[in-house]
Amino acid sequence: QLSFGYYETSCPNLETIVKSTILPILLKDLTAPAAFLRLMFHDCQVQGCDASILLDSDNQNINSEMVSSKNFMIRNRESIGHIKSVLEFVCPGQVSCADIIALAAKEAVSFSGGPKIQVPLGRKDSTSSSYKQADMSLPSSQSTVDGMLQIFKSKGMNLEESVAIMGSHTLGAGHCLNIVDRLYNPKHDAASTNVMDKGYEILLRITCPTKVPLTNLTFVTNDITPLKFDNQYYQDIINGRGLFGIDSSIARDPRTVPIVKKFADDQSYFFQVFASAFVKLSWTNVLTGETGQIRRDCSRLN
Ligand code: HEM
Ligand SMILES: [Ca+2]
Ligand SMILES: [Ca+2]
Repeated sequence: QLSFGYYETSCPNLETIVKSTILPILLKDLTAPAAFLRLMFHDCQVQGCDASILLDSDNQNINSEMVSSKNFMIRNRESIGHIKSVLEFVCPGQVSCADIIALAAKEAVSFSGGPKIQVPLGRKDSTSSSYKQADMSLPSSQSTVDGMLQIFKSKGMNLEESVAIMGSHTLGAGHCLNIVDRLYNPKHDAASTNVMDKGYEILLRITCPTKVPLTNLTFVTNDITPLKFDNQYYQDIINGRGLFGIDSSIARDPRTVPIVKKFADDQSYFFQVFASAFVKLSWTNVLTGETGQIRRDCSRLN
């Protein structure tokens, strides 16, 4: 089982060390918080929160999850490795890469102005990974409200928490690859395209002018304050400025609309529900006790 005092004797200063090691990374690259938060989701969603996403392909059994197109633009895996290498000096062989991913994500949220979250620790690292599993388990940008609710229900989240965890899209950006389908195949996404704010639609079409994205470089921010963890995302999606189909859809679905409005009105309530959703996400299918291992190097098995 996970617990709050897990490293009390084996690595008492863990949280302080993670915080001071990640700070220069967050200060140097203002888009890093978004990357750390998405990294946790993409780890936890595939085989559970077990650092499977950090494994590199080898010549034997490991096919990196990064091969999956669903992991397009996942960044900062090597920063987790950097934090790990610092910890290996202080508490060698004690702290799992999976716990570091969760701690990095929570630091990213509070650094950006979001809630201060207490995460329980004690995860072990996986001894395998599969890009096919990543392909199957990670949602696509065309995901529906039903699909989204099903994913988060399986992690023990209620309706409010499911809407709150989508508020992660208050940070960061999306690339044209994930936007063009909405713009140029509207039948895939009729409901949400029809209600898009006209000015916003024009912005998206200017940024992503062709059906096949020309480069991976052009992006649009998830909300209008992409560096700040706030409730702006909910205000934007109510106003027809949701970036992906799923963002627009939760502002239209009768089940989720009242919650979206509540979060748009009351940021501290959003923060409170987000914190509990975050803990549930970070608890997905964790390996504990004798299962799994504590990798010495996050990118390969011991
Ligand atoms: C059904 C659920 C979800 C879908 C369909 C979805 C989809 C996406 C897509 C398509 C992108 C853009 C990737 C790109 O083009 O660069 C993205 C970005 C992002 N997602 Fe999600 N997402 C979902 C849930 C979540 C959750 C649960 C979290 C966090 C707990 C999250 C955090 C983020 C963040 C922070 C970014 C910005 C990343 C960056 O700027 O580097 N998303 N999401
Ligand atoms: Ca995983
Ligand atoms: Ca924001």
